[in-house]
Amino acid sequence: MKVASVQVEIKDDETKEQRILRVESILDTLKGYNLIVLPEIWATGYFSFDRYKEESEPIDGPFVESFSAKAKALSAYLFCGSFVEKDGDNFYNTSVMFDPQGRRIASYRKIHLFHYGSDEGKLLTRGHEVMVVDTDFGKVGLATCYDLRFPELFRRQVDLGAELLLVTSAWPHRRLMHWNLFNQVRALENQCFLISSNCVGTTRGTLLGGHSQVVDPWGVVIASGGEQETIVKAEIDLTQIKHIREIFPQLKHRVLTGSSEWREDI
Ligand SMILES: NC(=O)CCC(=O)C(=O)O
Repeated sequence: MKVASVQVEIKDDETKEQRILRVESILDTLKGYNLIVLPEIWATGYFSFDRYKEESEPIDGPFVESFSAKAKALSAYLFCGSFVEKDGDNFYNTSVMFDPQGRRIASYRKIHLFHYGSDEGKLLTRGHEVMVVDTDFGKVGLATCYDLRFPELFRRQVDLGAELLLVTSAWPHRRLMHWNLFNQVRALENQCFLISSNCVGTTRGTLLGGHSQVVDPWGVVIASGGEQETIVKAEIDLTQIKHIREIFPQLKHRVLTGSSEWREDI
């Protein structure tokens, strides 16, 4: 299975429309890929909080429509990253997954909004639904950036059958060490493949970290971007998940120490 993560550069002097056109032409080079992943709020720019409300769209708006058409044209699964979704009086950080026919098969509203040097928590409403979606190649868990810090979200996805974890992000360079660790650890502890897409560039004074990754279920980074706009490409074999879970059945050895069922005396 051929996968690609598009590491988009965010520039303050580029409009949403210009960036969408640019990314669409990058996607046009990815014919033959089975799954493509894009970053978090890349069209508006994650740190352009003043543009969030004016550039928000409903889930059936032009942003989502255009990537539905792109998934169909490429005949690929496309996780088109997130955008600012408007639903009534509320705004969400919503990511969307399309199948190769261009059907919207899942949308995920970021559960853990980011509050540190970010207006996200003030402007947006958090999501409440853990998202695992069925695809032709297995079940896929969807997550967004700061979610990476919360292992229980990913473990819940695994409990729901996820074997492949997709993470759309706008993670700053100053915490790159955390980013690299979390990418590897979330894949390793859950014995899943993980594909992340991060942004690069400097936006509103923040340098974004890049280093989008494809990590295998043994925690090995099999492909990674640097700090420039690029496409991280890899070929992955999902049968590796079953194999690793068989030879090293760590997920079967869980003891529910965090649950009310846990008792110290047994
Ligand atoms: N966009 C984000 O959620 C940023 C998260 C981040 O920078 C961090 O967790 O550190």
